[in-house]
Amino acid sequence: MNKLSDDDIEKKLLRFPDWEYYENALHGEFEFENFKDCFSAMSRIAFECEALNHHPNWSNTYNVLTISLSTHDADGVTNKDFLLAEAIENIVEPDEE
Ligand SMILES: C[C@H](O)[C@H](O)[C@H]1CNC2=NC(N)=NC(=O)C2=N1
Repeated sequence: MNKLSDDDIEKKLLRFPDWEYYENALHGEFEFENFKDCFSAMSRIAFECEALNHHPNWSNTYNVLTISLSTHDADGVTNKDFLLAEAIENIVEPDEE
């Protein structure tokens, strides 16, 4: 999978307002009601990761989930990262488009 250019990434990010691009990766931070809701979302995301064979760098502090997406093989952001970002959006923000 080819690394996307900065311009392509910024264009694609217009559809992903919860995400920012810096340090060669997409970054998102999501807050939930409590730890249980946060960890439940993480479990669901984990299944999507396995299905896509693509995995985030992430951390969790109580009700906050912090995620970075990049493609190690390409040393940058690829379409796979956007596919996973979309899957994550569908889990954490199911009512938004
Ligand atoms: C062997 C396996 O296909 C690779 O290690 C996959 C797994 N998950 C991955 N996840 C991410 N984020 N980047 C990768 O390059 C990557 N590569």
